[in-house]
Amino acid sequence: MLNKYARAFFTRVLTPFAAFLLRRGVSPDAVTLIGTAGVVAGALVFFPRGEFFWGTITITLFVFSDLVDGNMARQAGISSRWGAFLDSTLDRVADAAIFGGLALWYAGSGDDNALCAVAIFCLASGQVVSYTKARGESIGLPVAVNGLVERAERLVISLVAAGLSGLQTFGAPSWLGVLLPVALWAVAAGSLVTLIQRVVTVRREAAEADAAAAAAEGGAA
Ligand SMILES: CCCCCCCC/C=C\CCCCCCCC(=O)OC[C@H](COP(=O)(O)O[C@@H]1[C@H](O)[C@H](OP(=O)(O)O)[C@@H](O)[C@H](O)[C@H]1O)OC(=O)CCCCCCC/C=C\CCCCCCCC
Ligand SMILES: Nc1ccn([C@@H]2O[C@H](COP(=O)(O)O)[C@@H](O)[C@H]2O)c(=O)n1
Ligand SMILES: [Mg+2]
Ligand SMILES: [Mg+2]
Repeated sequence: MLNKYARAFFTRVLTPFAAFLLRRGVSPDAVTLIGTAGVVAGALVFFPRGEFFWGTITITLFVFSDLVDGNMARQAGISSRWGAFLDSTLDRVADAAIFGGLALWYAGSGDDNALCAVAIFCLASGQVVSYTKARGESIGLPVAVNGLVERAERLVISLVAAGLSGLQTFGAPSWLGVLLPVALWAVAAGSLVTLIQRVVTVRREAAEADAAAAAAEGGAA
């Protein structure tokens, strides 16, 4: 949903910055790599120590590079298969660091095995949700479904909750601490629903494609 409705807005906002980087000779690949490195560092330095505010601020600063790199490539007319591969592959790395960082917190000083397991579920299910689309498309299916919780939703829900929860460090009320657990459960449940939506779609599309191929073979024989 965010991908559908918010992307156009962020494209307008980020286009001048993307143009500025191109003028300075920065490549889209460099933005992809530096953005991912920033997200990974923010997630793995701050989250395992429970420093959710600074972790979220750092990640947020760098995660928008994922919208800037493609914008730069399109403006410069240099969108490439390699760029698409690099972008998607490093998205998986960034997501693993974010939910991995949260899992490390709950496994350590956060001391909550159940939430550690939920964070690991968010990490794994997010990767599988993305894989369903990549694999479906690689076998020639349209995978004409995005589902309830795409990557943008996973990130916004988790990061808004982590950022607000981190405000407790500055004296904000302690009830804010409940937001992160609620967000993780919501992302876990939403990812499961999304996974089912995508698997059902791929199963239907695969059956239709196989039936069409069999009919074409029968006609030719
Ligand atoms: C007082 C302060 C308190 C704390 C402050 C913290 C505030 C910050 C909180 C949140 C900010 C979150 C920002 C998250 C931005 C996410 C941007 C992003 O990277 O989106 C990526 C997404 C997908 O891009 P791709 O096409 O490159 O990726 C594809 C995708 O990954 C597919 O995965 P799948 O969906 O299938 O699982 C893969 O299949 C595919 O391979 C891959 O290529 O881009 C978009 O979706 C575009 C839309 C982005 C919309 C961002 C909306 C941000 C909205 C609000 C943020 C501000 C909220 C402020 C809250 C303040 C709270 C006090
Ligand atoms: N280094 C890169 C990164 C991206 N691309 C192209 O942009 C598409 C992704 O667009 P986003 O707005 O989601 O970043 C991707 O599929 C590539 O076509 C690129 O060429 N090089
Ligand atoms: Mg990108
Ligand atoms: Mg991306």
